[in-house]
Amino acid sequence: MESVEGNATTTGSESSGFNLPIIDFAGWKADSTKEQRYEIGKKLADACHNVGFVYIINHGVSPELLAEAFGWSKRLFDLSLEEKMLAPHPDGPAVHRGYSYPGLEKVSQVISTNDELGEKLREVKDCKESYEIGSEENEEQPNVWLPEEVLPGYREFMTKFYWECSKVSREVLTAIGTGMGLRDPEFLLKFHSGHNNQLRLLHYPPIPAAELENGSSARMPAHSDWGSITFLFQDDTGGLEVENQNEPGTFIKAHPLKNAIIMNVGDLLMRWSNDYLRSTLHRVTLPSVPDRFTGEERMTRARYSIPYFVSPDIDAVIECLSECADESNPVKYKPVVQREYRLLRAKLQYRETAPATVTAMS
Ligand SMILES: O=C(O)CCC(=O)C(=O)O
Ligand SMILES: [Fe+2]
Repeated sequence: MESVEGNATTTGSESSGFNLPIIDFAGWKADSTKEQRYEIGKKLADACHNVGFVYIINHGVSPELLAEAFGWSKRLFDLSLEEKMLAPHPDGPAVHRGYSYPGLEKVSQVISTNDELGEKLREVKDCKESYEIGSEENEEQPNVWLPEEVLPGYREFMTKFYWECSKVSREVLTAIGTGMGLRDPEFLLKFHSGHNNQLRLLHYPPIPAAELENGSSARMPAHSDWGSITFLFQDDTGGLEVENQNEPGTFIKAHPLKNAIIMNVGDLLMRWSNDYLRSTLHRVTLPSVPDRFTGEERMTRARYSIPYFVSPDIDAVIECLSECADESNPVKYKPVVQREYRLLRAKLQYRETAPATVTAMS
């Protein structure tokens, strides 16, 4: 283990280009000893405390399954716009499912009910398209599927992949609880049936690098996630950046590490832990190395990523863990219900009435 950029311990080093902690989850097994589990849990909880972002390797989502997931994502986004629009994201922020064409969703860290402010933010378009998937049993967030014949097998695969990620997320939540020293290390599981998670396929189409450099377009602006934890799988293009906790306002690159999960803490776990675990700002911008551009226009290579948002159940009340507050460290946040917190954060991301026709991809 070596210490590198940031105040966390990592297995990488600056020369290998990894600036965030890397944790090997292989030793976290049902038959591992208590000590082995604690050691891994502690590293994970410390990384979540110090950085809020961590690479997890040997996590249990198989490389074959991941390759398949990226294959489906590519086939999905290769469909014509007309075909993708057969599964349109509903208007407004209430239901976050189905296909969002480039520019439909606007990511930001702004919490407001002022629609004019939302329009102002939209002047810089997010050049990405996405497809959101949830549990088939989530009645408040019903899935919006493509007709089966448009992409046969897609629904079945994504449903399987969703539950594979959920399985691993339960282990990771337990590891965090163990590392934090919670009296009941499985406490968080009581609030995470898995039915309120969200699988997101993302495609960032090529755009001229200059547009990202001069700020006239964005890929994904800086934001924190809203749930408990997020798993992120990314291709080898690069572009994800994480706020440097030692120098707020500056960002460090989260380089691609094949088959790793990049895990980060979301706002609700931050609130549960009374800020002990950090929900760190992150963004997607230019790919990290110059050969990610082509041609005179320096077209930015397409990028694919797959976040999996692990969220408390819709009615879950997120209230400071008893282990995370005392007289010298009072409770910072009022209890909040997941549904309400999500809507608060999502308000400006989708317009109540989206434009009727979509004409251009960029
Ligand atoms: O595409 C990525 O790498 C990051 C996506 C992300 O941060 C998000 O969807 O919340
Ligand atoms: Fe995010």
